[in-house]
Amino acid sequence: MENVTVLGAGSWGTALAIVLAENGHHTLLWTHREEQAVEINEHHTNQKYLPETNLPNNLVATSHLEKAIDHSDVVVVAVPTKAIREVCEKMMTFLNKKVLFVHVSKGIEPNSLMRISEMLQESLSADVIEEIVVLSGPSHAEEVVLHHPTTITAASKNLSAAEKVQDLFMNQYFRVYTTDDVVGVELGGALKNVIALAAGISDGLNYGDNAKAALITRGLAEITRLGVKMGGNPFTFSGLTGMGDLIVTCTSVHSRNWRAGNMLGKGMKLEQVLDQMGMVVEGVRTTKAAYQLSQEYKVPMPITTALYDVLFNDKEPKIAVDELMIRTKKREINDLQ
Ligand SMILES: NC(=O)C1=CN([C@@H]2O[C@H](COP(=O)(O)OP(=O)(O)OC[C@H]3O[C@@H](n4cnc5c(N)ncnc54)[C@H](O)[C@@H]3O)[C@@H](O)[C@H]2O)C=CC1
Ligand SMILES: O=C(CO)COP(=O)(O)O
Repeated sequence: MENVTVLGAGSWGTALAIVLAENGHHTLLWTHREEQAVEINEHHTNQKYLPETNLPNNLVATSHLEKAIDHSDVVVVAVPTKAIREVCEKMMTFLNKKVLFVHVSKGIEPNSLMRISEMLQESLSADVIEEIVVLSGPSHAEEVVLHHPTTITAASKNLSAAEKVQDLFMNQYFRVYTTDDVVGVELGGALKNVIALAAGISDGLNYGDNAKAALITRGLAEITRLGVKMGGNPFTFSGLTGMGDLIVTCTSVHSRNWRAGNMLGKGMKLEQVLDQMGMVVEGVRTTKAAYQLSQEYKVPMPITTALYDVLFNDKEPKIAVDELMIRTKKREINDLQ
């Protein structure tokens, strides 16, 4: 059994720490909030993020980052994209060993247009990175903690590092595949949140199942178009981390992105929605990044562009949908190339 550290005690960090602890690993969960560490250690609960769940007794939490990192050479980074650099900067003040970093965040940084593994590489020095592995796929924390069957993919340029992560996490209810397509996996995981916001808006407008199927399918077309241009393997986008995650995020009531979109579709303003969520809605910042990427790579991304206008240019959702429907005529499949 291994020592493993998880950074970030939100819903996903906590759910993954539970999987690791249930697999028998000595798991230490870091939170930046002392009172949350006390709650986890004394009551074995995480009321804010997973209110119905009893955490295993062998799962220990700390708010001391240096102690958390000392504990292990495998560190799972499970904080939202916008906190990644801050956490890395803190780690760099004391890190003096090589670590296998597993990241599970789904975002792209606006303006720098970096994927998470690129942000990690930039903010951590090369001599502390043993390897970077991305763990991504259709996996809502709320279902993982119920032991509902879940499949996910570990991606790394170094397949043996991905296999190590596969071995750490895999169990009866949590099945882990491997791939070396880091670019495709990271882009699929981040960009599906954009489409899930749009699907939520469509449901908020009561546009029904035809519209949602259209968003999922045409959303996948534009994700794939950009992803392939950026170097992802086209097949990755129809796999677990592409189509799989797109389906779950566009259709599940657990999805924060879908729920936020739903409120927007019902007429709420973005600031109100984000205040009410109290959890990270990665798709909002990623929409900005995806819009910038579509311009940089000259790849048409009509759904992303429409959502960008809704979120950042105050366009009425209904008008954005109307405009998507009356775009110039296209051929379906040629459009993918
Ligand atoms: N919730 C889920 O089911 C899944 C989430 N993800 C991804 O995992 C990442 C984390 O998401 P969740 O756990 O759901 O978010 P969350 O909103 O439930 O929790 C975020 C956690 O990060 C902490 N945090 C925020 N800013 C911080 C900072 N500056 N320094 C340290 N800690 C900070 C918060 O206190 C909180 O504990 C996101 O990128 C999300 O897309 C991926 C798969 C499933
Ligand atoms: O990535 C996820 C499921 O695979 C979680 O999606 P949400 O952040 O929309 O809840």
